[in-house]
Amino acid sequence: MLDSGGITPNESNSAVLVGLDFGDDNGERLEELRQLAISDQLKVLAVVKGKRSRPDPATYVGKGKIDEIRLLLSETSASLVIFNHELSPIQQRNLAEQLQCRVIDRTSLILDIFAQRAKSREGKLQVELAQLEYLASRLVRGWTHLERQKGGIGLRGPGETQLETDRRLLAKRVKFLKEKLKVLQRQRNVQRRARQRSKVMTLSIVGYTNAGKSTLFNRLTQAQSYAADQLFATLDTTTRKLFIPNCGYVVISDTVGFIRELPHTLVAAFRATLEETVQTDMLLHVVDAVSPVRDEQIREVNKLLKEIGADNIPQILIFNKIDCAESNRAASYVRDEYGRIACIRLSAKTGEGLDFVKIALAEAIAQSSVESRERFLEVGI
Ligand SMILES: Nc1nc2c(ncn2[C@@H]2O[C@H](COP(=O)(O)OP(=O)(O)OP(=O)(O)O)[C@@H](O)[C@H]2O)c(=O)[nH]1
Ligand SMILES: [Mg+2]
Repeated sequence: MLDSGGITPNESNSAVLVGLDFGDDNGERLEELRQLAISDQLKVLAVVKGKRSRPDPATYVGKGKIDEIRLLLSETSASLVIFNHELSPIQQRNLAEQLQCRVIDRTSLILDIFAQRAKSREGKLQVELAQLEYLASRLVRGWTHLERQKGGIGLRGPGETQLETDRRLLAKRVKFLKEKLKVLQRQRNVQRRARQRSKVMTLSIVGYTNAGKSTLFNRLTQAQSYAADQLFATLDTTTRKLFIPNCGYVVISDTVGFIRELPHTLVAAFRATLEETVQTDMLLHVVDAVSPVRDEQIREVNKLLKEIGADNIPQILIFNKIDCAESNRAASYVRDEYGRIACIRLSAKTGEGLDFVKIALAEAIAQSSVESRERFLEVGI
Protein backbone atom coordinates (compact mmCIF):
# COMPACT_ATOMS: atom_id res chain seq x y z
CA MET A 1 0.00 0.00 0.00
CA LEU A 2 1.33 3.43 -0.87
CA ASP A 3 1.82 6.06 1.74
CA SER A 4 -0.91 8.67 2.03
CA GLY A 5 1.59 11.02 3.65
CA GLY A 6 -0.49 11.83 6.70
CA ILE A 7 1.20 12.17 10.04
CA THR A 8 0.07 9.59 12.54
CA PRO A 9 -0.74 10.82 16.06
CA ASN A 10 1.60 8.44 17.87
CA GLU A 11 4.55 9.42 15.76
CA SER A 12 7.28 11.23 17.68
CA ASN A 13 6.82 14.85 16.83
CA SER A 14 10.20 15.91 15.55
CA ALA A 15 11.36 16.44 12.02
CA VAL A 16 14.26 17.28 9.75
CA LEU A 17 13.45 19.73 6.97
CA VAL A 18 15.04 19.56 3.55
CA GLY A 19 14.98 22.32 0.96
CA LEU A 20 16.84 22.64 -2.30
CA ASP A 21 17.70 25.77 -4.16
CA PHE A 22 17.20 25.64 -7.91
CA GLY A 23 18.55 29.07 -8.59
CA ASP A 24 15.95 31.07 -6.67
CA ASP A 25 16.67 31.78 -3.05
CA ASN A 26 14.97 29.17 -0.90
CA GLY A 27 15.78 30.74 2.45
CA GLU A 28 12.33 32.30 2.76
CA ARG A 29 10.64 29.20 1.46
CA LEU A 30 12.40 27.01 3.98
CA GLU A 31 11.45 29.44 6.72
CA GLU A 32 7.82 29.10 5.62
CA LEU A 33 8.14 25.30 5.75
CA ARG A 34 9.55 25.62 9.25
CA GLN A 35 6.53 27.68 10.29
CA LEU A 36 4.22 25.17 8.68
CA ALA A 37 5.90 22.35 10.60
CA ILE A 38 5.62 24.27 13.88
CA SER A 39 1.97 24.99 13.11
CA ASP A 40 1.54 21.23 12.82
CA GLN A 41 2.93 20.81 16.34
CA LEU A 42 6.21 19.39 15.06
CA LYS A 43 9.61 20.12 16.55
CA VAL A 44 12.14 21.04 13.90
CA LEU A 45 15.47 19.46 14.86
CA ALA A 46 17.51 20.28 11.77
CA VAL A 47 17.28 22.04 8.44
CA VAL A 48 19.20 20.74 5.43
CA LYS A 49 19.84 23.05 2.50
CA GLY A 50 21.19 22.17 -0.88
CA LYS A 51 21.73 23.41 -4.40
CA ARG A 52 20.93 21.51 -7.58
CA SER A 53 20.24 22.37 -11.17
CA ARG A 54 17.38 19.86 -11.29
CA PRO A 55 15.88 17.19 -9.03
CA ASP A 56 17.18 13.65 -9.18
CA PRO A 57 14.38 11.56 -10.74
CA ALA A 58 14.85 8.68 -8.31
CA THR A 59 15.54 10.39 -5.00
CA TYR A 60 15.07 14.14 -5.62
CA VAL A 61 18.37 14.89 -3.83
CA GLY A 62 21.78 13.43 -4.64
CA LYS A 63 23.69 10.73 -2.80
CA GLY A 64 25.78 13.20 -0.78
CA LYS A 65 22.68 14.91 0.53
CA ILE A 66 21.08 11.59 1.44
CA ASP A 67 24.17 10.70 3.49
CA GLU A 68 23.98 14.10 5.19
CA ILE A 69 20.32 13.60 6.11
CA ARG A 70 21.01 10.04 7.31
CA LEU A 71 23.75 11.32 9.57
CA LEU A 72 21.43 13.98 11.00
CA LEU A 73 18.78 11.36 11.63
CA SER A 74 21.21 9.21 13.56
CA GLU A 75 22.40 12.21 15.58
CA THR A 76 18.94 13.47 16.45
CA SER A 77 15.76 11.72 17.45
CA ALA A 78 13.87 12.95 14.39
CA SER A 79 11.40 10.46 13.02
CA LEU A 80 10.23 12.37 10.01
CA VAL A 81 11.85 14.07 7.04
CA ILE A 82 9.89 16.82 5.31
CA PHE A 83 10.83 17.92 1.82
CA ASN A 84 9.96 21.45 0.78
CA HIS A 85 9.05 20.19 -2.69
CA GLU A 86 6.49 17.94 -4.26
CA LEU A 87 7.90 14.42 -4.33
CA SER A 88 6.74 11.78 -6.77
CA PRO A 89 5.50 8.57 -5.13
CA ILE A 90 8.62 6.80 -6.37
CA GLN A 91 10.95 9.44 -4.95
CA GLN A 92 9.09 9.32 -1.65
CA ARG A 93 9.38 5.55 -1.47
CA ASN A 94 13.06 5.46 -2.46
CA LEU A 95 13.92 8.14 0.06
CA ALA A 96 12.04 6.39 2.86
CA GLU A 97 13.87 3.17 2.06
CA GLN A 98 17.29 4.75 1.90
CA LEU A 99 16.83 6.92 4.97
CA GLN A 100 14.93 4.28 6.93
CA CYS A 101 12.58 7.04 8.02
CA ARG A 102 9.20 8.42 7.07
CA VAL A 103 9.43 11.01 4.32
CA ILE A 104 6.68 13.43 3.39
CA ASP A 105 6.46 16.52 1.20
CA ARG A 106 5.10 20.02 1.66
CA THR A 107 1.70 19.07 0.25
CA SER A 108 1.26 16.27 2.82
CA LEU A 109 2.21 18.66 5.58
CA ILE A 110 -0.31 21.29 4.50
CA LEU A 111 -3.00 18.62 4.09
CA ASP A 112 -2.24 17.44 7.60
CA ILE A 113 -2.60 20.95 9.04
CA PHE A 114 -5.88 21.42 7.25
CA ALA A 115 -7.09 18.05 8.55
CA GLN A 116 -6.36 19.13 12.11
CA ARG A 117 -7.94 22.56 11.78
CA ALA A 118 -11.14 21.76 9.93
CA LYS A 119 -14.01 22.32 12.34
CA SER A 120 -17.18 22.64 10.32
CA ARG A 121 -18.79 19.69 8.59
CA GLU A 122 -18.10 21.25 5.24
CA GLY A 123 -14.45 21.98 6.07
CA LYS A 124 -13.93 18.38 7.18
CA LEU A 125 -15.48 17.03 3.98
CA GLN A 126 -13.35 19.37 1.88
CA VAL A 127 -10.15 18.29 3.59
CA GLU A 128 -11.02 14.60 3.29
CA LEU A 129 -11.71 15.14 -0.40
CA ALA A 130 -8.34 16.84 -0.86
CA GLN A 131 -6.55 14.03 0.99
CA LEU A 132 -8.25 11.33 -1.03
CA GLU A 133 -7.50 13.05 -4.31
CA TYR A 134 -3.87 13.35 -3.29
CA LEU A 135 -3.84 9.67 -2.41
CA ALA A 136 -5.64 8.72 -5.62
CA SER A 137 -3.09 10.54 -7.74
CA ARG A 138 -0.38 8.57 -5.95
CA LEU A 139 -2.14 5.25 -6.48
CA VAL A 140 -2.62 5.94 -10.15
CA ARG A 141 0.91 7.09 -10.65
CA GLY A 142 2.34 4.18 -8.68
CA TRP A 143 0.26 1.83 -10.77
CA THR A 144 1.33 3.39 -14.07
CA HIS A 145 4.88 2.96 -12.96
CA LEU A 146 4.35 -0.75 -12.31
CA GLU A 147 2.58 -1.20 -15.60
CA ARG A 148 5.41 0.41 -17.48
CA GLN A 149 7.99 -1.63 -15.68
CA LYS A 150 6.39 -4.97 -16.32
CA GLY A 151 4.81 -4.16 -19.64
CA GLY A 152 1.36 -4.40 -18.08
CA ILE A 153 1.14 -8.09 -19.00
CA GLY A 154 1.30 -11.03 -16.67
CA LEU A 155 0.80 -8.77 -13.69
CA ARG A 156 -2.08 -10.70 -12.23
CA GLY A 157 -1.76 -11.05 -8.54
CA PRO A 158 -2.72 -9.69 -5.20
CA GLY A 159 -0.84 -6.46 -5.95
CA GLU A 160 -3.04 -5.58 -8.85
CA THR A 161 -6.23 -6.66 -7.15
CA GLN A 162 -5.37 -4.60 -4.09
CA LEU A 163 -4.60 -1.51 -6.14
CA GLU A 164 -7.76 -1.85 -8.17
CA THR A 165 -9.85 -2.31 -5.06
CA ASP A 166 -8.18 0.69 -3.46
CA ARG A 167 -8.82 2.80 -6.51
CA ARG A 168 -12.45 1.73 -6.72
CA LEU A 169 -13.06 2.42 -3.05
CA LEU A 170 -11.36 5.79 -3.32
CA ALA A 171 -13.37 6.77 -6.36
CA LYS A 172 -16.57 5.79 -4.56
CA ARG A 173 -15.73 7.84 -1.50
CA VAL A 174 -14.63 10.83 -3.60
CA LYS A 175 -17.96 10.75 -5.46
CA PHE A 176 -19.85 10.54 -2.16
CA LEU A 177 -17.93 13.51 -0.70
CA LYS A 178 -18.47 15.62 -3.79
CA GLU A 179 -22.21 14.98 -3.65
CA LYS A 180 -22.40 15.87 0.03
CA LEU A 181 -20.43 19.07 -0.59
CA LYS A 182 -22.78 20.02 -3.38
CA VAL A 183 -25.75 19.79 -1.04
CA LEU A 184 -24.03 21.99 1.55
CA GLN A 185 -23.07 24.46 -1.15
CA ARG A 186 -26.68 24.72 -2.30
CA GLN A 187 -27.72 25.54 1.27
CA ARG A 188 -25.13 28.29 1.45
CA ASN A 189 -26.23 29.67 -1.88
CA VAL A 190 -29.73 30.13 -0.48
CA GLN A 191 -28.32 32.13 2.44
CA ARG A 192 -26.19 34.21 0.11
CA ARG A 193 -29.11 35.03 -2.16
CA ALA A 194 -31.06 36.15 0.89
CA ARG A 195 -28.22 38.51 1.74
CA GLN A 196 -28.05 39.79 -1.83
CA ARG A 197 -31.77 40.48 -1.80
CA SER A 198 -31.37 42.56 1.30
CA LYS A 199 -28.96 44.76 -0.69
CA VAL A 200 -26.56 44.99 2.17
CA MET A 201 -22.98 45.63 1.28
CA THR A 202 -20.80 42.54 1.74
CA LEU A 203 -17.06 42.32 2.24
CA SER A 204 -14.46 39.64 2.78
CA ILE A 205 -11.16 39.83 4.59
CA VAL A 206 -8.57 38.04 2.48
CA GLY A 207 -4.80 37.77 2.69
CA TYR A 208 -1.76 35.60 3.15
CA THR A 209 -1.85 33.17 6.05
CA ASN A 210 -0.87 34.73 9.42
CA ALA A 211 -1.32 38.31 8.12
CA GLY A 212 -3.76 39.13 10.91
CA LYS A 213 -7.12 38.70 9.18
CA SER A 214 -8.90 37.11 12.13
CA THR A 215 -7.44 39.65 14.55
CA LEU A 216 -8.79 42.47 12.38
CA PHE A 217 -12.12 40.69 11.98
CA ASN A 218 -12.45 40.25 15.75
CA ARG A 219 -11.53 43.86 16.40
CA LEU A 220 -14.06 45.14 13.92
CA THR A 221 -16.93 42.90 14.91
CA GLN A 222 -16.09 42.05 18.52
CA ALA A 223 -16.26 38.42 17.43
CA GLN A 224 -14.22 35.50 18.70
CA SER A 225 -12.75 34.15 15.48
CA TYR A 226 -9.73 31.96 16.28
CA ALA A 227 -6.58 34.03 15.87
CA ALA A 228 -3.20 32.48 16.56
CA ASP A 229 0.40 32.59 15.54
CA GLN A 230 -0.06 29.58 13.32
CA LEU A 231 -0.39 29.15 9.61
CA PHE A 232 -3.96 28.32 8.64
CA ALA A 233 -5.45 29.10 12.02
CA THR A 234 -8.70 29.83 10.21
CA LEU A 235 -10.20 27.31 7.84
CA ASP A 236 -13.89 27.93 8.06
CA THR A 237 -15.42 31.15 6.90
CA THR A 238 -17.03 33.18 9.67
CA THR A 239 -19.55 35.87 8.80
CA ARG A 240 -20.80 38.72 11.00
CA LYS A 241 -22.62 41.98 10.75
CA LEU A 242 -20.64 45.14 11.28
CA PHE A 243 -22.33 48.40 12.20
CA ILE A 244 -20.92 51.51 10.60
CA PRO A 245 -22.12 54.62 12.47
CA ASN A 246 -24.55 56.77 10.46
CA CYS A 247 -24.49 54.27 7.61
CA GLY A 248 -25.88 50.95 8.73
CA TYR A 249 -24.72 47.41 8.50
CA VAL A 250 -22.30 45.65 6.27
CA VAL A 251 -21.78 41.91 6.24
CA ILE A 252 -18.17 40.90 6.71
CA SER A 253 -16.48 37.48 6.39
CA ASP A 254 -13.17 36.18 7.70
CA THR A 255 -11.65 33.65 5.31
CA VAL A 256 -8.96 30.98 5.01
CA GLY A 257 -5.45 32.34 4.46
CA PHE A 258 -3.63 31.97 1.17
CA ILE A 259 -0.18 30.49 0.72
CA ARG A 260 2.08 30.22 -2.30
CA GLU A 261 1.88 26.95 -4.18
CA LEU A 262 -1.20 25.87 -2.32
CA PRO A 263 -1.54 22.15 -3.09
CA HIS A 264 -3.87 21.90 -6.06
CA THR A 265 -6.03 19.25 -4.42
CA LEU A 266 -6.76 21.77 -1.68
CA VAL A 267 -7.50 24.56 -4.11
CA ALA A 268 -9.92 22.24 -5.89
CA ALA A 269 -11.59 21.14 -2.67
CA PHE A 270 -11.91 24.68 -1.29
CA ARG A 271 -12.61 26.35 -4.60
CA ALA A 272 -16.37 26.56 -4.22
CA THR A 273 -16.08 28.09 -0.75
CA LEU A 274 -13.30 30.42 -1.79
CA GLU A 275 -15.09 31.56 -4.93
CA GLU A 276 -18.24 32.13 -3.01
CA THR A 277 -16.78 33.90 -0.01
CA VAL A 278 -14.87 36.37 -2.11
CA GLN A 279 -17.82 37.21 -4.34
CA THR A 280 -18.48 40.30 -2.32
CA ASP A 281 -18.73 44.02 -3.02
CA MET A 282 -15.29 44.67 -1.62
CA LEU A 283 -12.19 42.90 -0.35
CA LEU A 284 -10.09 43.95 2.60
CA HIS A 285 -6.70 42.55 1.62
CA VAL A 286 -4.68 42.23 4.84
CA VAL A 287 -0.90 42.26 4.53
CA ASP A 288 1.71 41.59 7.20
CA ALA A 289 3.51 44.90 6.75
CA VAL A 290 6.59 43.77 8.65
CA SER A 291 7.14 40.54 6.71
CA PRO A 292 10.32 40.71 4.63
CA VAL A 293 8.44 38.99 1.81
CA ARG A 294 5.26 41.05 1.97
CA ASP A 295 5.39 42.11 -1.69
CA GLU A 296 5.65 38.51 -2.79
CA GLN A 297 2.76 37.62 -0.49
CA ILE A 298 0.62 40.39 -1.98
CA ARG A 299 1.38 39.02 -5.45
CA GLU A 300 0.51 35.47 -4.40
CA VAL A 301 -2.82 36.56 -2.96
CA ASN A 302 -3.66 38.56 -6.08
CA LYS A 303 -2.69 35.58 -8.23
CA LEU A 304 -5.07 33.29 -6.40
CA LEU A 305 -7.80 35.92 -6.47
CA LYS A 306 -7.40 36.08 -10.22
CA GLU A 307 -7.61 32.30 -10.48
CA ILE A 308 -10.96 32.31 -8.70
CA GLY A 309 -12.26 35.24 -10.74
CA ALA A 310 -12.14 37.80 -7.93
CA ASP A 311 -9.52 40.13 -9.37
CA ASN A 312 -12.08 42.74 -10.42
CA ILE A 313 -13.53 43.25 -6.96
CA PRO A 314 -12.41 46.56 -5.42
CA GLN A 315 -9.75 46.07 -2.76
CA ILE A 316 -8.54 48.08 0.16
CA LEU A 317 -4.98 47.09 1.02
CA ILE A 318 -4.49 46.91 4.78
CA PHE A 319 -0.90 47.02 5.95
CA ASN A 320 -1.22 45.43 9.36
CA LYS A 321 1.14 45.02 12.36
CA ILE A 322 2.52 48.56 12.15
CA ASP A 323 3.10 48.35 15.91
CA CYS A 324 6.06 46.11 15.02
CA ALA A 325 7.44 48.36 12.30
CA GLU A 326 11.01 49.53 12.78
CA SER A 327 10.15 53.07 11.78
CA ASN A 328 6.91 54.91 11.19
CA ARG A 329 4.49 53.24 13.55
CA ALA A 330 1.79 55.81 12.86
CA ALA A 331 -1.52 54.72 11.37
CA SER A 332 -2.39 56.42 8.10
CA TYR A 333 -4.25 56.01 4.85
CA VAL A 334 -3.78 56.87 1.20
CA ARG A 335 -6.43 57.79 -1.36
CA ASP A 336 -6.29 56.69 -4.99
CA GLU A 337 -6.77 58.89 -8.05
CA TYR A 338 -10.59 58.67 -7.64
CA GLY A 339 -10.37 59.88 -4.07
CA ARG A 340 -11.18 56.47 -2.61
CA ILE A 341 -9.26 55.12 0.37
CA ALA A 342 -7.05 52.48 -1.23
CA CYS A 343 -4.52 51.65 1.42
CA ILE A 344 -4.53 51.78 5.22
CA ARG A 345 -1.69 51.26 7.66
CA LEU A 346 -2.92 50.00 11.01
CA SER A 347 -2.44 47.61 13.87
CA ALA A 348 -5.26 45.15 14.40
CA LYS A 349 -3.62 44.22 17.68
CA THR A 350 -3.55 47.67 19.29
CA GLY A 351 -6.54 49.01 17.39
CA GLU A 352 -4.53 51.94 16.06
CA GLY A 353 -5.92 53.01 12.68
CA LEU A 354 -9.04 50.88 12.95
CA ASP A 355 -11.23 53.96 12.55
CA PHE A 356 -9.80 54.46 9.08
CA VAL A 357 -11.36 51.16 8.03
CA LYS A 358 -14.72 52.37 9.24
CA ILE A 359 -14.29 55.68 7.41
CA ALA A 360 -13.35 53.83 4.22
CA LEU A 361 -16.39 51.58 4.54
CA ALA A 362 -18.73 54.46 5.28
CA GLU A 363 -17.48 56.23 2.16
CA ALA A 364 -17.82 53.07 0.09
CA ILE A 365 -21.40 52.62 1.27
CA ALA A 366 -22.20 56.24 0.46
CA GLN A 367 -20.77 55.84 -3.02
CA SER A 368 -22.42 52.52 -3.75
CA SER A 369 -25.71 52.39 -5.58
CA VAL A 370 -27.37 50.56 -2.74
CA GLU A 371 -30.46 52.38 -1.54
CA SER A 372 -29.63 53.86 1.81
CA ARG A 373 -32.95 52.89 3.38
CA GLU A 374 -32.34 49.24 2.73
CA ARG A 375 -28.93 49.27 4.29
CA PHE A 376 -30.55 49.52 7.68
CA LEU A 377 -32.34 46.24 7.20
CA GLU A 378 -31.57 43.59 9.72
CA VAL A 379 -29.64 40.87 7.98
CA GLY A 380 -30.32 37.28 8.80
CA ILE A 381 -27.11 35.31 8.68
N1 LIG B 1 2.21 42.70 16.52
C1 LIG B 1 1.07 42.44 15.91
N2 LIG B 1 0.66 41.17 15.80
C2 LIG B 1 -0.51 40.94 15.17
C3 LIG B 1 -1.31 42.00 14.65
N3 LIG B 1 -2.40 41.45 14.08
C4 LIG B 1 -2.29 40.10 14.24
N4 LIG B 1 -1.15 39.81 14.91
C5 LIG B 1 -0.66 38.46 15.28
O1 LIG B 1 -0.40 37.71 14.12
C6 LIG B 1 -0.73 36.33 14.31
C7 LIG B 1 -1.72 35.88 13.26
O2 LIG B 1 -2.94 36.53 13.46
P1 LIG B 1 -4.32 35.96 12.88
O3 LIG B 1 -5.34 37.03 13.07
O4 LIG B 1 -4.61 34.59 13.40
O5 LIG B 1 -3.91 35.85 11.34
P2 LIG B 1 -4.78 35.25 10.11
O6 LIG B 1 -4.44 36.09 8.93
O7 LIG B 1 -6.20 35.16 10.49
O8 LIG B 1 -4.10 33.82 9.99
P3 LIG B 1 -4.69 32.46 9.31
O9 LIG B 1 -6.11 32.29 9.75
O10 LIG B 1 -3.77 31.44 9.87
O11 LIG B 1 -4.55 32.62 7.84
C8 LIG B 1 -1.29 36.25 15.73
O12 LIG B 1 -0.25 35.83 16.58
C9 LIG B 1 -1.72 37.67 16.05
O13 LIG B 1 -1.67 37.96 17.42
C10 LIG B 1 -0.85 43.33 14.81
O14 LIG B 1 -1.45 44.32 14.42
N5 LIG B 1 0.35 43.48 15.45
MG1 LIG C 1 -7.42 33.57 10.56
